[in-house]
Amino acid sequence: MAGRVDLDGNPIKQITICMIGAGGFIGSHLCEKLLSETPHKVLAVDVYSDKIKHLLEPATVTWADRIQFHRINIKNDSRLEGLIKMADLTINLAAICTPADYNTRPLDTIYSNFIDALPVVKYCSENGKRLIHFSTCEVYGKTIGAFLPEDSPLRQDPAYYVLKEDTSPCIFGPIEKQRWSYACAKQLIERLVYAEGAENGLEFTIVRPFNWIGPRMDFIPGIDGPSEGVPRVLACFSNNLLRREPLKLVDGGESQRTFIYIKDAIEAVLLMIENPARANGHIFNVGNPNNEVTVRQLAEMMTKVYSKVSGESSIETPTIDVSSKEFYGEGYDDSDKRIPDMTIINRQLGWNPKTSLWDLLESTLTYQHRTYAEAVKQAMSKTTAN
Ligand SMILES: NC(=O)c1ccc[n+]([C@@H]2O[C@H](COP(=O)([O-])OP(=O)(O)OC[C@H]3O[C@@H](n4cnc5c(N)ncnc54)[C@H](O)[C@@H]3O)[C@@H](O)[C@H]2O)c1
Ligand SMILES: O=C(O)[C@H]1O[C@H](OP(=O)(O)OP(=O)(O)OC[C@H]2O[C@@H](n3ccc(=O)[nH]c3=O)[C@H](O)[C@@H]2O)[C@H](O)[C@@H](O)[C@@H]1O
Repeated sequence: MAGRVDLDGNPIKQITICMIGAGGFIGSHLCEKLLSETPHKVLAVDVYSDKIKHLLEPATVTWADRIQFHRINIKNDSRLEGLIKMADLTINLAAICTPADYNTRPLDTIYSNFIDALPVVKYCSENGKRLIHFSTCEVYGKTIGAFLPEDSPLRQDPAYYVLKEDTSPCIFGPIEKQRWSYACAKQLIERLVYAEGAENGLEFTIVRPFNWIGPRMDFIPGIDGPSEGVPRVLACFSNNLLRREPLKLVDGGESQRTFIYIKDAIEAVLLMIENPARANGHIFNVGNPNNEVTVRQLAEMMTKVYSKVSGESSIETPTIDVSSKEFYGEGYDDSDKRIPDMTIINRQLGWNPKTSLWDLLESTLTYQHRTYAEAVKQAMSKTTAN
């Protein structure tokens, strides 16, 4: 820990970080990184702690004096401002961020991603505290190319699909497509943070994650989450593989995504934390443009990797097509393609992702199989018994 320097060679001094949403997928990995590799202190704020309990217990862990858990719902808790004032930096990760909720719970989604974030921004601005706010690559919505004729050669022109923080527009579907409640709420909170910076001098960084995946993402329905719950695609497909069911391809799985290993992404966040002069005032894409697949290709790759990891042969029909209406309900819509431009994060932080999609799936599905295979087998034997 001693003698760590930032990108400009300045010594890094210990800070206290108020991390809201620390109990989630990203938060749990960020807490692990901060506690194991830096001297910093963490005030972990969340309504849940099961994904970080290995960092909180036993009380004798070497970093015990550097992490405190505060079970707080930021919607209405007077303790929030005090924690922000105690910290040097606030990182806000709190959100409803599973697409199945956006068109089915649009009000909760809008409140969670915009309204509930308002006091966090206010307290940081009023108290002169730095804020790192987690937005999403979904604020770009659809690519410009998505509106070109199917056979237009311009669809292959990067100008029509590469997503760049300081030039790309935000393109959503119509209001009745309530899927966009989340991305639009995230866009408006970005604009509010940016305006607090412009008008009141708030020192902010906005992060736009591009499909970060890895261990502890969401839940396996019926095991450590509601059996009728619909998590994000990694957990959906892991669940199908664990239960030896066909993977469901929404609208044929033609949408494209770029996936990045959570551990690569956390490196970028640590650089933002420890290089405020280079990160303040910036919006950063954090993704891996080299890991692009269609959802169908992801399903095929996950099936291959899972067979290797589990030693089980894959089933006869590994995938089936389902309509978005059937899978998500009314009001669903989708991003067609998400390629992050890397210019700004390369220039400001010198960061690039490292892990290939195959490798990140191998380590993640090893974790999923080790963590859930037995529990799923028990659950399935019970249901067949009844
Ligand atoms: N994982 C990704 O690839 C990804 C991509 C784009 C954006 N993001 C954004 O990153 C952030 C974290 O995402 P994640 O994948 O870790 O999600 P997550 O759901 O695992 O974590 C969110 C955490 O916030 C907590 N939370 C929500 N509302 C709260 C409230 N009112 N009070 C206290 N805690 C509350 C939840 O309990 C949860 O632990 C979110 O803002 C999300 O929009 C994530
Ligand atoms: O993770 C991100 O970067 C952002 O994007 C995600 O949105 P999306 O990528 O659409 O989330 P998934 O639920 O993982 O879906 C990915 C794709 O897989 C498809 N899918 C999902 C699940 C499934 O079983 N089958 C299937 O075909 C979806 O229709 C979609 O096209 C979520 O909005 C947030 O986590 C975040 O804002």
